[in-house]
Amino acid sequence: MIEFDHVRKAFGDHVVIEDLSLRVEDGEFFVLVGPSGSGKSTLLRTVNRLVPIDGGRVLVDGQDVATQPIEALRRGIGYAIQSVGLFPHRTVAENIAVVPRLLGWPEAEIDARVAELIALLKLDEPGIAGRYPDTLSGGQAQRVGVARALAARPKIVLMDEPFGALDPLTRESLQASVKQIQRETGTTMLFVTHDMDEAFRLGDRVALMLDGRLAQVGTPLALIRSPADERVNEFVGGTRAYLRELAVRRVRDSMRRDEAAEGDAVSPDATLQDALGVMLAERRERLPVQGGGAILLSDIVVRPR
Ligand SMILES: Nc1ncnc2c1ncn2[C@@H]1O[C@H](COP(=O)(O)OP(=O)(O)OP(=O)(O)O)[C@@H](O)[C@H]1O
Repeated sequence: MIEFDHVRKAFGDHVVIEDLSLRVEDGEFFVLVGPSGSGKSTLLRTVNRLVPIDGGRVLVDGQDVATQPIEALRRGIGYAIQSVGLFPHRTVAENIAVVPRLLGWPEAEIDARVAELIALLKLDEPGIAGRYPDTLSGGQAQRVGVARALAARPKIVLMDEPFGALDPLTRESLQASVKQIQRETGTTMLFVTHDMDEAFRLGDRVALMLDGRLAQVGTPLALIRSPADERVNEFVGGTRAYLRELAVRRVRDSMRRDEAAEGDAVSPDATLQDALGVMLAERRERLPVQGGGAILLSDIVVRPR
């Protein structure tokens, strides 16, 4: 659990975070989203004490981070950033192994963990473990950065715009990998992005940050359907909100179990946006769902209330 308790941070006269309180629960995928300069990165960096605070407390598992030895604190928290920051003179395997090695894991265990992460993050190009960072594509380097953050199985992982520089397809694939790993391991994730679609795709809960304050905290659907005020509504998308809603709702919640359809079946876990995409591409108004039932165009485009 990560708890921000009346946190305040200023750089000189510039107050960047003002009296902010928030609790991120164990095992939660929590996304901080907001425009550039709203204070998201600053807030994230107070957790591993890259940014010291001026008031309030930050607690990890009930312990004030200010009272913990800084090295131990940082080794216990995974951290991945957009510019990756891989060590250029170390191989992919050595980069991934940095924290387990600092923690004194036995070599055999480190090797097994590196191999596991290379597979988990789909870094399966032959020989990639022995290559150096400057031979990797941007997407591969970012995957190594994520693998390094996860290597020692930290209970808490911080990610600061980790996919910001990637093309849309690579980005989506990495989002899916990270979401799946987070779910399977029950890691507590605090993730910063300025991309609302990314926030809604990944977050169990999302906090919209504006000018150093939390404008609204809630599930993606709560922000979309019940924006707290006009500014939140504007950021959530106004008329685009409905499209965003399709991207967070699942086939299983809108399908008809007693209907059938012809053709290739969609997964019940697919989003309504995915299903709509297939319908438009294949000019069909109903699709079968894996395991039985069907999803109908009319149930997607009529907004349920
Ligand atoms: N070390 C620093 N010294 C002075 N001002 C800083 C420092 N770090 C951040 N700031 C200022 O604090 C404000 C918030 O920055 P922060 O990086 O937290 O925003 P952000 O929401 O993460 O934005 P972005 O998405 O652009 O990174 C900005 O006005 C920034 O200029």
